Amino acid sequence: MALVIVTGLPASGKSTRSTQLYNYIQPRLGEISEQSQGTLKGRNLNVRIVSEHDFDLDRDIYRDTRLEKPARGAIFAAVERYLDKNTIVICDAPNYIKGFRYQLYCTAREVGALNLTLWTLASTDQARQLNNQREDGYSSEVFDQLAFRYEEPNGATRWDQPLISVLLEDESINYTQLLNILTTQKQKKVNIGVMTMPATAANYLQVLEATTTQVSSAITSASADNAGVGGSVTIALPKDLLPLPQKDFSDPHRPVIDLPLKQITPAQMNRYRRAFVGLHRNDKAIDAKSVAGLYILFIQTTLSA
Ligand SMILES: Nc1ncnc2c1ncn2[C@@H]1O[C@H](COP(=O)(O)OP(=O)(O)OP(=O)(O)O)[C@@H](O)[C@H]1O
Repeated sequence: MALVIVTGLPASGKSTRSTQLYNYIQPRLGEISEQSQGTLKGRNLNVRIVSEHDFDLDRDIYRDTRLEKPARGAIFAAVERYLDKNTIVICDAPNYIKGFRYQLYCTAREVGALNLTLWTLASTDQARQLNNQREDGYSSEVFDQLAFRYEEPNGATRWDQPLISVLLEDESINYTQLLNILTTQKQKKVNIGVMTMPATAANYLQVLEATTTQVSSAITSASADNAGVGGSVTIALPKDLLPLPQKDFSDPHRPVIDLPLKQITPAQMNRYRRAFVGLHRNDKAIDAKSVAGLYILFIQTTLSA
């Protein structure tokens, strides 16, 4: 039904706000289902929190990005497990990596769930102070690392929208507004652009690598040709990648991308490519055309972030 991605600095109040939100929503679900004139009518609605604290993680995992990965995997799997058309999932975790929030957003879209980002906004000094005041907080070294690595949400990117910020000093959240967004906004249609396909193709990784390399070089050369100009440019893709299957392109035979004024360097493009491949390496059987379209959409979203 809906996914609330809570994000914020360490000790910025994510668990506190998640619990408050849960306590507000939970007793109202029956009434919402009874009084709804729309698709929620008569449904058995649920809300649940998926918290990183459910997994008894040592705060020191954030000392080493390799140790964090399985933790993120566990959180992601739990969100995937509980998110369905009747359930609001509140994901109470650092969610500090842009790419991870994007993955969560993709999962929500796959099941037609609404996505909402709740940013617990505190200054680093405020959060550090709260962290130091609790007995089981992060060590100051881990706190500093996490604060340094934090990738703030951006309301202009698709995966952070709608973005609701709540200040530490706010007495309470505007729960009514949040619940309205979660229950009355139209659910997004499942979009092929963010759908993952069943795992079957044995050569998927090669397809992923080869296709993203082809598209990268087409975008890099379009950017070089338009250096200092930017704007909407058609990407010259090899014929076998066309037409793109995603509905996001007005002409699937001539995909257009909005380029920045400044030329995209091959090194920059390679960073985007690696990030995309990392995000999609487990999707398995997406065919080359779908990969190409998805990748262009990813680049477009990243460039406009
Ligand atoms: N709005 C607030 N005003 C004052 N103190 C707060 C507020 N919100 C949370 N706290 C306190 O700050 C500390 C951290 O809160 P909380 O555990 O909710 O943060 P968190 O972001 O979930 O932390 P973590 O990063 O460890 O998951 C707790 O001691 C809590 O009581």
